[in-house]
Amino acid sequence: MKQTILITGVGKRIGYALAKHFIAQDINVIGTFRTHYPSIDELLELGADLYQCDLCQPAEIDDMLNRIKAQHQGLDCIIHNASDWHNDKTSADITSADIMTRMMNIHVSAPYQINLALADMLTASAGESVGSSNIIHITDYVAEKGSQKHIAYAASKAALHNMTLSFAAKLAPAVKVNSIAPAMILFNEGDDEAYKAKALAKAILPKEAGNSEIIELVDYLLASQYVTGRSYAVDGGRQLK
Ligand SMILES: NC(=O)C1=CN([C@@H]2O[C@H](COP(=O)(O)OP(=O)(O)OC[C@H]3O[C@@H](n4cnc5c(N)ncnc54)[C@H](OP(=O)(O)O)[C@@H]3O)[C@@H](O)[C@H]2O)C=CC1
Ligand SMILES: Nc1nc2c(c(=O)[nH]1)N=C([C@H](O)[C@@H](O)CO)CN2
Repeated sequence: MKQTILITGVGKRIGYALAKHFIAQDINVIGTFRTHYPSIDELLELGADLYQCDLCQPAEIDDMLNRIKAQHQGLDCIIHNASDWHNDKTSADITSADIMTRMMNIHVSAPYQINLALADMLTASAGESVGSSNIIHITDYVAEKGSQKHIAYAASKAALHNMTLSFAAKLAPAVKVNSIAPAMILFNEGDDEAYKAKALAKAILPKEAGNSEIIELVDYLLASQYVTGRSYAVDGGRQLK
């Protein structure tokens, strides 16, 4: 039976690259998106089953989950990629409490709600085989290090990794649960040369790593039958700087 993978945040960058990668491997891709970019129409054309959902709204998540369970018999992997890299700057429109709530909603509450709702599907798909289903939480290097300008974001990513530990114990042996903790994977539009130089200098391998570093690590984790409850750093050796 064809494998089925659910990826959150497939509209752009890493999530979009992951969706394209698995579609090319003839794997059924279920994706969530918030903004309807042209990439969404492309993924639909390629056969992806996509759901528009604001992952900060539990009722929208519930509705999406009910539709996924009605539409799909099997589920082999969930990749929690969707994320909001919000700094701690407050304004008239957003308080510090709003920022923390938003970070915890997208990076902790949504993965928690989705994992609990779909755990039985992951376990059923694994059958008797050990570790053949997977959950991957994409965290961040700052989950272990903290961040002076993204305190709420870093705290929420640390909480996401803590859920890796809990869900790994809860869902073994059918389901492996691991974190991927990236650092400098992709710059953003508008990042100027000064910012780029400063960001690259934070690692002993000064590189913008690119999507392939994440994709190849995801493939490794899916193929493994023995790694679970761990975090895999993709950070150019930042901890040694
Ligand atoms: N890029 C990098 O260098 C690094 C990335 N990471 C992590 O890797 C993952 C992918 O990174 P990257 O591709 O750069 O992420 P982006 O910030 O470029 O994209 C995140 C995706 O999540 C979606 N999203 C954000 N908020 C919500 C929401 N409330 N509801 C639904 N969808 C939402 C966005 O949708 P929309 O377009 O509508 O906003 C977007 O598709 C993230 O978890 C990130 O934290 C970690 C360290 C470094
Ligand atoms: N959701 C996102 N999270 C993060 C992003 C991003 O673009 N979207 N970017 C980074 C930076 O690359 C940072 O790692 C540079 O040091 C972190 N998280």
